[in-house]
Amino acid sequence: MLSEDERFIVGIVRDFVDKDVRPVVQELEHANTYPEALIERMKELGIFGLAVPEEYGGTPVSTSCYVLITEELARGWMSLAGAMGGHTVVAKLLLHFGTEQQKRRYLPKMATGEIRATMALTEPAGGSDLQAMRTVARRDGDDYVINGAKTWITNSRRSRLIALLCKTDPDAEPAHKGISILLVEHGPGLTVSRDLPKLGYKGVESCELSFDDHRASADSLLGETEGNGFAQMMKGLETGRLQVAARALGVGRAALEDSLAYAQERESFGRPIWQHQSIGNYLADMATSLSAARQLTLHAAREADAGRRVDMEAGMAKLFASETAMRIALDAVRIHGGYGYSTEFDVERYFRDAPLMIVGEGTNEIQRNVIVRQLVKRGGLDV
Ligand SMILES: CC(C)(COP(=O)(O)OP(=O)(O)OC[C@H]1O[C@@H](n2cnc3c(N)ncnc32)[C@H](O)[C@@H]1OP(=O)(O)O)[C@@H](O)C(=O)NCCC(=O)NCCSC(=O)C1=CCCCC1
Repeated sequence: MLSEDERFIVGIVRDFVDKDVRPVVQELEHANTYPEALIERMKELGIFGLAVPEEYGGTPVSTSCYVLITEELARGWMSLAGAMGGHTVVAKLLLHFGTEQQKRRYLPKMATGEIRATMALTEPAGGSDLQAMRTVARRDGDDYVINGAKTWITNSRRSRLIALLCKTDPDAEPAHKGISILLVEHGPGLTVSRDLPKLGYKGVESCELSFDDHRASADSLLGETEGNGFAQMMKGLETGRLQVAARALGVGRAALEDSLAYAQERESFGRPIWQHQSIGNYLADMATSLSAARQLTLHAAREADAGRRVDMEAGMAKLFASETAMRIALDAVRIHGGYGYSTEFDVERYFRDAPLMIVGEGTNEIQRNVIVRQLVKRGGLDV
């Protein structure tokens, strides 16, 4: 249940999307332009401070509200929601696991967006099996010396802060006990080595990072103790996966709204096409599955707000919402016919953006692994 204030904030973001985002999205998308002006406006709206407590200068909202704000942004342009997702995860990591000094150093400037943050997990040789990562940070006096490579890092150049998952003890058994998060900043030995060409998720950069003897001070370790980074990041990914579920809701809703409007104005065989049962059925199924996806996502968000571990719930939400968005985007193309395949319409963008949510923030195959493990551990579904 959202508070009055939270409903107000969601309404403001909806207005921002309708007035400022939708009119320019096609141009930015097809020129693959970083949405600098829109990001500035998002800073003014407090969107980079949604996970930062007031004492650090933020405008904190519940996870349910965060999900609905993300949905609104993604309804306008999925890339915009992507540009703030990792930042929020890093804010939560700092909040839950950071030292007071780390919180004071980063959170106030993250709240305003002056410091943007991203996380770096995936490596060129693999992303699903995180324990097999190869990036290593070795202690050398008061520093860590980092070597390795990361890929698919959102906002690589624009983020001053990178929450880097790496091995501080490569020989640890089990391997996750040797994994830590370092709070890394740009400097000698850290290169943004390549921009990845992508099907969708345009405008926002996704890059490879190369670490060649990059030095980070010992106090860049998140928290006090090495070896906790894997579990910390898994906790952070609960928020990340909810955010991706919400992005899928936004893309799905945009596809449904466009289809509903088009099906009422487009006529064939002497009547609006929604009155043909085949098209009407598509619309009914789109709305039904989208509503189910939203309920699943909000349920997971409420559980997170209650302080519970939600890797299963967030996994279910991300799995179901992303598959739903993919299907809705395809059905929107069918409803729009040739126009759905044209770059002059938004529908083809939804169809290119939806697959990101299937593979990003842990593939849906990985979500199923997480879900079944928790099912066994918890003895089934809580009813
Ligand atoms: C789920 C997973 C496959 C992990 O399984 P394993 O069997 O290796 O690890 P396992 O034995 O499950 O666990 C180890 C310890 O960790 C604790 N823990 C786990 N979850 C949690 C949790 N939720 N909370 C607290 N502790 C947790 C676990 O208890 C265990 O500790 P213990 O031994 O008991 O002391 C994990 O690796 C994963 O998830 N991969 C996908 C990465 C992935 O999602 N990237 C995405 C990066 S983003 C990205 O790529 C893109 C984003 C957008 C653009 C495109 C790309």
